[in-house]
Amino acid sequence: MDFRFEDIGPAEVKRRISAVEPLTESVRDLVDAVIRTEVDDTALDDARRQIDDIVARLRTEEKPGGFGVPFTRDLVGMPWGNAATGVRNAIAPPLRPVTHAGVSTAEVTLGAAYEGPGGHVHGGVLALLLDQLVGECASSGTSMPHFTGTLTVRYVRPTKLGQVSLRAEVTGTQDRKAFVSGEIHDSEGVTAEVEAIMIRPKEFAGRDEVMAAIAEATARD
Ligand SMILES: CCCCCCCCCCCC(=O)SCCNC(=O)CCNC(=O)[C@H](O)C(C)(C)COP(=O)(O)OP(=O)(O)OC[C@H]1O[C@@H](n2cnc3c(N)ncnc32)[C@H](O)[C@@H]1OP(=O)(O)O
Repeated sequence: MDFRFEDIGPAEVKRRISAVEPLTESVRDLVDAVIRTEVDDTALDDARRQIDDIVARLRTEEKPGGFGVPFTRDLVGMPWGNAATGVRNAIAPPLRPVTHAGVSTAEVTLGAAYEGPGGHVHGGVLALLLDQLVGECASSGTSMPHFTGTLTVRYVRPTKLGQVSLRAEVTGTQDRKAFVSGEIHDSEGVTAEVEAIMIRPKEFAGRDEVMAAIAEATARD
């Protein structure tokens, strides 16, 4: 697992997010524009050249592999490359889950980049979002990371592109397992339901073990 520790606090986290998030949003807009544009071939080729230049500039300094999940000194995770939520990831819709009294919710707009059947959301994207939401729901209850053991999605009817709402709730626990139910709604009701078994890996028995895993990974870097 790629953990590492950065000795920073909330103000520095906020600064870093505000520095990179506008770029992520612009790239997300770019992805949408490439799908929907009707400009001619010359304009497409010109856009490609300009984008290649920008990519080359960004790659002059880059880390190997993925972004990982660095932790602040307060043990706040920064999963900024996460495929569903990452503030550096233009592929992420992004999902912004909120958990209150054991219930996790999120609202997200799924545009052209998330299309599967014409005009509708790809089933894999719905599974991705539900997976993240049930993970955050299970993890926030104990403040310990829970990974997906089994995720069962029932696609009730096609989900139209546009705004959707997600909800998840822990329905039971057994040792390191949390059983989580959830659903996705569009403006006409439920479109997909999920049942998940989320498991806290045995190496994460408590906060001390998580700190030890982060310290060990940081020492290896
Ligand atoms: C605040 C922080 C925020 C952090 C917010 C974090 C949000 C994360 C959201 C993203 C979620 C993901 O996508 S996570 C990525 C996708 N998932 C993964 O990559 C997981 C890969 N699999 C694994 O790492 C492992 O197999 C685990 C951790 C799932 C289980 O390993 P383990 O811990 O060694 O489990 P083990 O001792 O064998 O079994 C423990 C119990 O669980 C059961 N069990 C084992 N595997 C499974 C399974 N796949 N499905 C169902 N049940 C299972 C066993 O029967 C046993 O039940 P009994 O005999 O005790 O009854």
